[in-house]
Amino acid sequence: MTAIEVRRAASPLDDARTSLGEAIDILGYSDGMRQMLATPRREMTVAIPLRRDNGQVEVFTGHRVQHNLSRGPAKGGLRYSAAVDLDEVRALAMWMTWKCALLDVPYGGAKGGVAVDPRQLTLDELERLTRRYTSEILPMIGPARDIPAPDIGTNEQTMAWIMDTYSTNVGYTVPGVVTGKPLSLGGSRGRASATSRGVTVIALEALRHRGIEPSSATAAVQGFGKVGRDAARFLFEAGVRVQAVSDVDGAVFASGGLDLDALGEHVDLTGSVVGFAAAEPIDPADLLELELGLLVPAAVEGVIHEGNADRIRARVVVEGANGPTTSEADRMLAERDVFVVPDILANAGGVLVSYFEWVQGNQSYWWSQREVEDRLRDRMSSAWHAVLEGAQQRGTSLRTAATCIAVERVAEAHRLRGLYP
Ligand SMILES: NC(=O)C1=CN([C@@H]2O[C@H](COP(=O)(O)OP(=O)(O)OC[C@H]3O[C@@H](n4cnc5c(N)ncnc54)[C@H](OP(=O)(O)O)[C@@H]3O)[C@@H](O)[C@H]2O)C=CC1
Ligand SMILES: O=C(O)CCC(=O)C(=O)O
Repeated sequence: MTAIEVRRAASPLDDARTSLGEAIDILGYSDGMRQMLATPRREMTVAIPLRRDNGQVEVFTGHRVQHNLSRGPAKGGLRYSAAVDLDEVRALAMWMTWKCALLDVPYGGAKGGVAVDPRQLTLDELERLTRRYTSEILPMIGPARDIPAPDIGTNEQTMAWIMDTYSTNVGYTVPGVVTGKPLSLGGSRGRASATSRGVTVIALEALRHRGIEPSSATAAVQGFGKVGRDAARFLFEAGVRVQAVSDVDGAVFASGGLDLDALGEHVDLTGSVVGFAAAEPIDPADLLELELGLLVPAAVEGVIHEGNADRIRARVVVEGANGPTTSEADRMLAERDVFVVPDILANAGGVLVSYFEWVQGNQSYWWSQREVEDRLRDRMSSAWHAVLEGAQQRGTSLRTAATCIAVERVAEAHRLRGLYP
């Protein structure tokens, strides 16, 4: 059993379509436009035969979905997780479309996934799997077509293998085919921590908006991976008392605040937050229900659902993960005045700096860490204010306001291009 309970009646794709439907009802678009925006443009499902180190062959299933291409090349991460399926990838691709449009980066939305638990493979096996997946989806990707990046279970090394496999096939080095690359291969300063920085910018805005000073706030972060770990650290640096964090194996709690440096060292040594001596172990499900200023779900979809939404006691929820709150839970939280900042705004710092990486690569001119972080902060803050204003003007949740802004931009691109009358 996974440590974090994911219980849901609907799928992430249902949730994604519900949010889109609510935005379209407000915008008053036709059924044709509704169908067009709900439907992925291109999908590819591939079989990935992998020779394991012991010589046996196992076949894995991978997907790449391009949800929308009206504003530019498709963009979105690649996920390695046993839970990956086509509908999940479709939902994640749709959210990428809205996220890119909301931040006004010139991309459409895409996502990829392989149904594999990367922890069960050796590094050599992961490399072979990645190269074969890349070869299979090669016709879909490219710096002007579709640009993968890291997501759950993938990292800079995965991007380097994709870049190399693509480049070997076309006959020259193409750094722009992926973002989230190692710095030495044309990655951007600040990309590795960009999603977490963006989450923190938005979390601090949201806390202040709700009248909570960060220096007196408490927080919990679910997920201690690429997003959760740095988000916890940046929140701590901003004065927030981070009381609890979790990973797939368990959760730890310290009422006076976790020593995140010591916890980081423990995780580097052991691979998990479990067993950290300077905190008490708690049930990961209880982390979500702590009385807090701020809850940051930064793991997987569907963790706040109709079965636990009425027990969430955080005043502000900032979605570091994609789709952590189901549509039903969203409604229940709104009724209880829990302030939810949606994924397409809260975690957009990652794709924003991916865009900066692509821009720097196109110019072969590199920005300093400071430049990247300043631009990230500016664009995240502007998006926050636009969404907040939209929500106030329309009298909607932040999620609906954010989706409306994004959908309007995508629909306008369709109209101007003449793809839709
Ligand atoms: N990386 C990025 O730039 C971006 C990521 N996101 C989203 O943020 C979320 C986290 O991504 P990221 O940090 O990159 O992924 P990582 O793989 O780096 O970390 C994921 C974390 O979540 C935990 N986790 C994974 N699966 C489960 C599960 N089934 N139940 C409970 N916990 C689980 C992992 O535990 P363990 O360490 O024990 O495996 C780990 O702590 C995802 O929703 C992703 O789509 C959004 C925008 C950008
Ligand atoms: O950096 C990117 O291109 C995509 C990041 C991502 O997958 C996401 O925002 O969910």
